[in-house]
Amino acid sequence: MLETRNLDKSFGAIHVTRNVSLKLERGERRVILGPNGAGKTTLFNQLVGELIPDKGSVHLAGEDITALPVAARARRGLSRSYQKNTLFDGLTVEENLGLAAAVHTGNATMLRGDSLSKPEVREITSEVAEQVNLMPYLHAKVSEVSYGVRRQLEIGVALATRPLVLLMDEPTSGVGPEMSKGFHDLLNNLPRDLSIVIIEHDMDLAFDVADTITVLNFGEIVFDGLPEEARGSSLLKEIYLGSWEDA
Ligand SMILES: Nc1ncnc2c1ncn2[C@@H]1O[C@H](COP(=O)(O)OP(=O)(O)OP(=O)(O)O)[C@@H](O)[C@H]1O
Repeated sequence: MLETRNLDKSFGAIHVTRNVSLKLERGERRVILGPNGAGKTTLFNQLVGELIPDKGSVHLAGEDITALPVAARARRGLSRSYQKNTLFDGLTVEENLGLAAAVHTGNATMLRGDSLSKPEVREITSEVAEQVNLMPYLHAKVSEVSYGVRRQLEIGVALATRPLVLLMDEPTSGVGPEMSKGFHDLLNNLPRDLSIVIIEHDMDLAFDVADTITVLNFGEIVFDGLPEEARGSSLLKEIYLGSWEDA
């Protein structure tokens, strides 16, 4: 579904992505782990199109998308849930979902009410609201909901574009342990044929949700395999020092 071949990226003298080849199958949930500065976000940015690799290529559903900008990748089904806040604070949760669905379905007009009342927009909005447990908050303004609900909405906005692949950069950062646990249930609610790549620092959560794990260290893949194999890897224990033992 999503594949990288020999991706390479440097910032001046800093070599941040080293020969990264990954293959994500349809419906696969892959967690990217790695210490601070390992190059996780830089790799992500190359997947989503915010950075162009120096070498190598990115493929989505068999098409080479390396040269495509972010919006063109999004239209082809690659959607990113942002760590930074990209929501419209003055609008309701429902309107935020609706606007993303309207853009995706080609129904975005100058008149917001017209866009949001289109049947296909309403259908996507309510389906996504169910998937990410936002039904109780639909009519609340984004400025009034909790941080955790905003994070759920960010995932909802990404899903409203009906992606083939969903990329999430630390979806639980800054939320409490309870929300983190709820996030696992939320992932289980998502369509099983949706492929997902998640950057995650919380190893409990990573092992919980991952079908496969990729570990980056100094920009290079040092592990790519099943969570149970990752647990036994002495190299990973070394990279993560004591924290690995707690996972
Ligand atoms: N635009 C840039 N210009 C120069 N150096 C950069 C740039 N972006 C990232 N870097 C450097 O690349 C390296 C990898 O950064 P990156 O943010 O990809 O790591 P990360 O694994 O996501 O880290 P963290 O877990 O702390 O978010 C770091 O040394 C960082 O300082």
